[in-house]
Amino acid sequence: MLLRKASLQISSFVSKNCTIMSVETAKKIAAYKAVDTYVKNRHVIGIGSGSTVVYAVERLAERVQNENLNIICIPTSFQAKQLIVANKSRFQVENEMHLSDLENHPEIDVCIDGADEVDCHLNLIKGGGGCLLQEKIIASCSKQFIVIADYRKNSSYLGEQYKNGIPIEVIPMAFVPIKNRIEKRFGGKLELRMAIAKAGPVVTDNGNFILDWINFKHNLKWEDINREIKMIPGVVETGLFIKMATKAYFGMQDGSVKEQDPTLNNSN
Ligand SMILES: O=C(CO)[C@H](O)[C@H](O)COP(=O)(O)O
Repeated sequence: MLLRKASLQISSFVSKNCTIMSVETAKKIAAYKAVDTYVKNRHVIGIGSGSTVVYAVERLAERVQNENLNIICIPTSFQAKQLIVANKSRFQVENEMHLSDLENHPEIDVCIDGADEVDCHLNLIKGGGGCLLQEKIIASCSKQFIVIADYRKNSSYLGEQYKNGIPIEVIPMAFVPIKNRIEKRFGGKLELRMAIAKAGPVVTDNGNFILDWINFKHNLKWEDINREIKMIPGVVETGLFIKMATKAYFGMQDGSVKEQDPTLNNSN
C-alpha cells in the first residue's frame, strides 16, 4: 500500500500568489533532499519506516542506478525491508543495493527516517507506525541521523500538533501495571493500541504491545522522563528520540525544504 502511495501522482495547486504543495509532495521533496545531501558511494544506510521513507528509498535506488553507487541498506522494520527489496528490483540494482543487518554492519554511516513530530530542539516523537524499537536501535548505531517529514510535523514543542500520543513498546504481560504507573507518576492517559484489520491489539515486529501516552503535559523534561519510563520493568522502548537527530528536513507548502539543526535551536 505504501509503495502504491509513492507512485501516486504528485499534486500541487496554485492559489492566488503561491503554489501550495500537497502533503505527499512535501514528503517527497524532504526525502529527496536528505538522500541527495547525505548518501555517498559505499555508505551503510539505515532505512527508516513509514510513508515518507517510501520516497527516500525510491530516490536511493534511482541514484544507485544513475550514478553507479554501491550501498548497503539496514532496514528498521519489516516494511522497510520490503521497500528495499521492491526498489532493488524496480530499479534493477540487485547487485549494487545490498540488504544487510546489524550483525554484518554494526556501524551505520547515515540513517534516514520519518517522525511523527519534531520540536524546536530536534527532539522527536516516533513510533506512529509501531516501529520505534528497531528505529531507535538503528539510529543509535548511526553516525548521522537525518529526519525527513512534511510541514505538519514541524512543531515548537512535543504534543503541539501530534495528538496520537507518545508510543511506548511494552512486554504484553506488563501493559496494565506500566499504564497505571505512568498515569499515576506523570498524568495523562495511556491507551493500548488496537489493530484495525485484526481483533485485539497491535503486535509489533518484535512481538510486543504499544501503549500510546496521550494528553501528557507539555514542555516536560523529556530526557529525564524518557530515562524514568525506560526504568519501569516491562518497558522495551519509548518513542521519545531525545538528542539523537543530526538534522531535520521539512517539505514545506510553498515547495521549499526547511532545514533544522539542533544547534540552531530554531522555533517556529
Ligand atoms: O516512527 C515511525 C514509524 O514507527 C515513522 O517514522 C513515523 O510514524 C512517521 O511516519 P510517516 O512518514 O508515515 O508520517
